[in-house]
Amino acid sequence: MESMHSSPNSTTFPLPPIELQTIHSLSDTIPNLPTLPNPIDKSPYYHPDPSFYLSACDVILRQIIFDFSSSSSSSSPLLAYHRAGPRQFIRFDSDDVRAAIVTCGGLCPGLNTVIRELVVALWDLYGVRQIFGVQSGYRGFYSADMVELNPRVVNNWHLRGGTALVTSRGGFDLEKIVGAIEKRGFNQVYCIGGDGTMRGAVKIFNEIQHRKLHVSIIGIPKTVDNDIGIIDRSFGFQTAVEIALQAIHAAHVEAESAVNGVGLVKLMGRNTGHIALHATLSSRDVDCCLIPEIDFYLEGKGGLFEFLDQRLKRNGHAVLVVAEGTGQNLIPRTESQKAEEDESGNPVFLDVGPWLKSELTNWWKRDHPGELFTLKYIDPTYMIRAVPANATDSMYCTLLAHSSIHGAMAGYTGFVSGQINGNYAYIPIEEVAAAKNAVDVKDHKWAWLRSVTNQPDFQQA
Ligand SMILES: Nc1ncnc2c1ncn2[C@@H]1O[C@H](COP(=O)(O)OP(=O)(O)OP(=O)(O)O)[C@@H](O)[C@H]1O
Ligand SMILES: O=P(O)(O)OC[C@H]1O[C@](O)(CO)[C@@H](O)[C@@H]1O
Ligand SMILES: [Mg+2]
Repeated sequence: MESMHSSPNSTTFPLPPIELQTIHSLSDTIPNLPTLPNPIDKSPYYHPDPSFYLSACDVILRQIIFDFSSSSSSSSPLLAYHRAGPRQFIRFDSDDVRAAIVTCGGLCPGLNTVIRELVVALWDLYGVRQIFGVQSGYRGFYSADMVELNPRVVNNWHLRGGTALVTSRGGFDLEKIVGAIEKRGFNQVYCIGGDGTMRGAVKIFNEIQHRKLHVSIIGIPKTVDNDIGIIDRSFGFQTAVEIALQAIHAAHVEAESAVNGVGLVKLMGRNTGHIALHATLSSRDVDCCLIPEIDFYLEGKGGLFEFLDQRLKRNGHAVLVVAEGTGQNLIPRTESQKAEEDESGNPVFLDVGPWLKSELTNWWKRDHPGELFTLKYIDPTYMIRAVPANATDSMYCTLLAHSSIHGAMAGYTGFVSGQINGNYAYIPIEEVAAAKNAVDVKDHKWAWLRSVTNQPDFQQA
């Protein structure tokens, strides 16, 4: 075992102060909550000793990389979050728990796994018997029948993509939703969704607090785009990248097998280019990756056409990957298109794929008349998110579900379970709702991508 004593060559530095991001407890607003032993005490599988349980003093630091030479970094506090996991005492009697699970927003690999694991762990670990699925997203609280869930019902759900509870966008009516929660006697509400869902969950949480209801609101972050901040990544993201790679591979094969062949792949990513970035880095066959965080241009020095011209001369083929939210400022749009939004209020983007395909085709005809050119456009769209989770994401889904239940049973509310630096944490839900996660085009990963593709930086327009 490694010694905890300092080696003769080590140097000691003081840590900056640590600022704990406390989460809300039901006991903040509800007096006289019971304090009960955790039923895991009696689980034949766990045999917990006291060290098995986590306390409010167990924390995770968000920032784990330090520069001790910088005096400024030592003055700003380090953010810490409560570690997720079972607590020795819980604040709900299992017989009294009425749990509701809702999925909102777009699909993401692993949604059904999270639902399944919530049901199975509530049932098996905590003995909860009243578990309900809210159908069709937030609107389902007030406009659809609830479906009663138990381990038998959800048994095979992890094998299916999508959400067996059905999802939707829009339909967020706070009064009706909280009214339904109250009327149906739900006291644990698990909201699985992306940034929009988390913003909705904050409003539900605030209203529940305002009404002093004995209800825990728990967020489980889901986003195929990986656009939620603070957490390491969302479940389903790696699965989506894996499927995206298949499209890139096909584009590469097509491009390589044609004279002046170009493979163009459009990947999901409304405001962020994480899927495109990760798929490009994994593939190594991509010549240029275009993401919403970078404004690119077509014509002139340092532009896409010039770059592609060079690549085709050198290699005879090229592969381009473009994230769907890219280049929205370049694509001509009508007045009515400018105002288009989906039911949740997200802007509806113009389709960058066909636009880029047409621009490339016209450029070639104009600049290389009579020369052969083959452009194959692949848009896997929903294929990358309508699949079950891969092995890594599947385990992640289980740990998120378990973390969420442990937190709820311990009486925490208004929190999100998420992975921070490889560990599981409880994060205040309002913080997650406000945090974004854009690709940092100044960091090492983007530099790495540029060193792999050698693409232009598009800075000279
Ligand atoms: N600011 C908000 N306040 C209340 N509810 C919101 C808000 N933004 C979004 N919602 C609701 O949250 C739900 C999901 O939102 P949205 O469609 O934006 O998807 P999402 O959760 O962001 O997931 P994704 O973007 O990954 O598909 C919808 O029912 C929407 O009405
Ligand atoms: O499911 P919809 O409404 O077609 O929306 C598609 C959007 O959902 C996402 O998959 C996740 O937000 C985005 O990548 C994509 O822009
Ligand atoms: Mg969203």
